[in-house]
Amino acid sequence: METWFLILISISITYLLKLIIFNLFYPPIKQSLNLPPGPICFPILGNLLLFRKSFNDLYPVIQSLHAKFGPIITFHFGSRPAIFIADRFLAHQALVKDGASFADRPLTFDGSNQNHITTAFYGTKWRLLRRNLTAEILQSSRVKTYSHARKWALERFLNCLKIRSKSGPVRVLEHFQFSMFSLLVLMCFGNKYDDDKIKEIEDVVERLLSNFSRVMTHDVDFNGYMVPRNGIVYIMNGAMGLDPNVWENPMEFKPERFLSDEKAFDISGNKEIKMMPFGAGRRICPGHVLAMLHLEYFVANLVWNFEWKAVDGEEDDMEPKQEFVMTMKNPLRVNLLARF
Ligand code: HEM
Repeated sequence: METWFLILISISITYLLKLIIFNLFYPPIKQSLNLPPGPICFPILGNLLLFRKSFNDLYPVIQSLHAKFGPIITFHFGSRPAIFIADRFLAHQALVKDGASFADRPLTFDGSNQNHITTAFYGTKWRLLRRNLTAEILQSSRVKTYSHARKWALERFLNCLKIRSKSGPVRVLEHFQFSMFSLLVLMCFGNKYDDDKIKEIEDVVERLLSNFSRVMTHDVDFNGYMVPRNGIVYIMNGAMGLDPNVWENPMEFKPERFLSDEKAFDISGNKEIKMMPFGAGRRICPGHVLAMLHLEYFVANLVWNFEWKAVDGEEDDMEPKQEFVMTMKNPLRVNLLARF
């Protein structure tokens, strides 16, 4: 038999098996349900053409659908509805008030959910992993003992910026994210890993973090609609911080807005959501306190160690891009001059 024919048959069988297994876990949902509004769904195919796009490509499409249909919309991936929520009150209702219904994660493609806290189903294993992380690794007295790791990660970060800054303008934020992962790896595994191993683990962490969607374990009446069992729910983190009733000119780069009223702003979103860089509710980022500490420490050192100059002709561009958190589509580049 021709090789190409065998390859074709193998691909088709793999695809069919995947479809059968997927449908066993997530049986098709009845179209007659009162789902949130959205574009017309073609039976079976759903919005499959869009499904082939990455989440980044989909983001502007979803934004325009929100403008047309409102803050909660349905989008069909095959026979399965995905619900997108882009309103801070609805996000609070889902993640905090009705937190238990919206706390599960979808099955990953390789089925390895239970091995990682980020992807674990909402249940005993997740609780255990989460308790271990918060009570062991992130416990405040333990965190103090990581000061050597913080120093190491900072030095690594500053050295990297010093080298990069010699050959032109630098995108500081991208390096910051990298240094955050190094710190995390170091806290978990100590200094025994070399740079290559750290990079490998960082890549895995990054891939894991890119899946923060939720899956419904049962039907929920939500804001006059039905969010069905097995539906996937995406909370549009970036959209949360853009309410002009909370933030004056939300698209303007105005860091001083965080100086006033600092105490009234609760980043955990427990009482209300004004922005949610760390998520909210039961699956809120368990590292958010450490991350905030780390951020302050790093930013202070960036200001201390470098003289910053804007690149001639380049301006702040606040156009967003959805990654595992919302980032700038065109990150600001700066010329850095090392002081020491
Ligand atoms: C600036 C730094 C960070 C940002 C912006 C960030 C953001 C987030 C976000 C948005 C989520 C999803 C929450 C949700 O599903 O609602 C998350 C989850 C998570 N983060 Fe972070 N994070 C940061 C740093 C860290 C650090 C330092 C750690 C560990 C020490 C960490 C560990 C985790 C874990 C384990 C989860 C999954 C929690 C779960 O599913 O139960 N993150 N993070």
